[in-house]
Amino acid sequence: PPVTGIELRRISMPLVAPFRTSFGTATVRDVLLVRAVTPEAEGWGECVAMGEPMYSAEYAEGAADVLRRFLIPALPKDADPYGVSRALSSVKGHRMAKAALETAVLDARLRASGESFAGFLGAARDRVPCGVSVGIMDSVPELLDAVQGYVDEGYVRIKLKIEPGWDLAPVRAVRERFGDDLLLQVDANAAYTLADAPHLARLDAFGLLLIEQPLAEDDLVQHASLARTVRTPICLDESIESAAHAAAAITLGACSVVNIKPGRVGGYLEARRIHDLCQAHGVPVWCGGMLETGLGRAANVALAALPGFTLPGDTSASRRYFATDITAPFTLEDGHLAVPTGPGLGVEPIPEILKEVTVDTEWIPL
Ligand SMILES: O=C(O)CCC(=O)N[C@@H](C(=O)O)c1ccccc1
Repeated sequence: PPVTGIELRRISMPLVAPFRTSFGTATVRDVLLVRAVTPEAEGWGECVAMGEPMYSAEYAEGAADVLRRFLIPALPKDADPYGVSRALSSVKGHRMAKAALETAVLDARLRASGESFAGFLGAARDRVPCGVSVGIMDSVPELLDAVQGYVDEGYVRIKLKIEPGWDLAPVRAVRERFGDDLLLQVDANAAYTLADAPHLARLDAFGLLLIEQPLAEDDLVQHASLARTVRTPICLDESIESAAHAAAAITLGACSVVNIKPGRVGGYLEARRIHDLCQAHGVPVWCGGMLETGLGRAANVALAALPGFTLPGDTSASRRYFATDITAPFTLEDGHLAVPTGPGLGVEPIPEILKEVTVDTEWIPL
């Protein structure tokens, strides 16, 4: 059955606490949702682009514009999920916008056929172990309190955001307070340069799982050089926007772990290709997060259940970011999230909550 139209919906989700990274502090999540409507079912896609182009070049308003003017008009009416990326390939870049549209079409098709996202993607587990991302804080004591809270909630892995001036001290304090058994990693969001290699090598003393994206997103060669200086495994995030990027990074020795974010790489089909490629090379992957609502979170948890996702991801409970999620909340059980089993994403927005957080909605007939 044809896709009869697409809804672009902007929602504004207040965060339970400010979330500070090396590129800024967020207090609200400005989200663009895409809804694909067919006579049989409708599907949802969540665009992970932030409100401002600080993490990557994309941003919510820009994604809405490129969807409205270029991507949706290029969508064939009988769009099947595999055909969507081909139909959109004439538009350069805008992977997060493309991912949201592809996911909405995929979700609609799966809801109609009754197949779950997990089943379609090839999930191997019915629940996934969850890590949590901890922002940069004003002081080490404040950080230790936050980490204590997450450890008490049962998170199996802690990720600390770092930047020049906030790295060795917080990592040392967490390692000393919580001991050597705590699974611990850091994320620099590209805040360092190769000149910082000797400084970053001092993180080797803390038994970290990995150092995520220490250098700029297009510094594959520099990351390969850093990997020869630092013993802690290098993980890439911003640098990996496709399976081709992952292949290049592995060939160059730029990373030995990959953070897969479906939105960043253009969708769940490309995310699975990266998973398959990394598995073939013995490179562990984990599922990153972009403060998704329950819609994106549901799809990420399904992806995180694939066999090659051997490290806990940033698939936290809904309450990590939102007091009220737009779907039934994902709640941590014994450090794990259950993989949704219903058709498609297996979750849907709660109408009255969605209405409350909606800033703008726009219907685009096909
Ligand atoms: O748990 C989550 O959803 C967020 C995990 C996280 O730290 N995301 C980071 C990142 O760089 O990976 C991020 C946050 C905000 C915006 C972009 C990226």
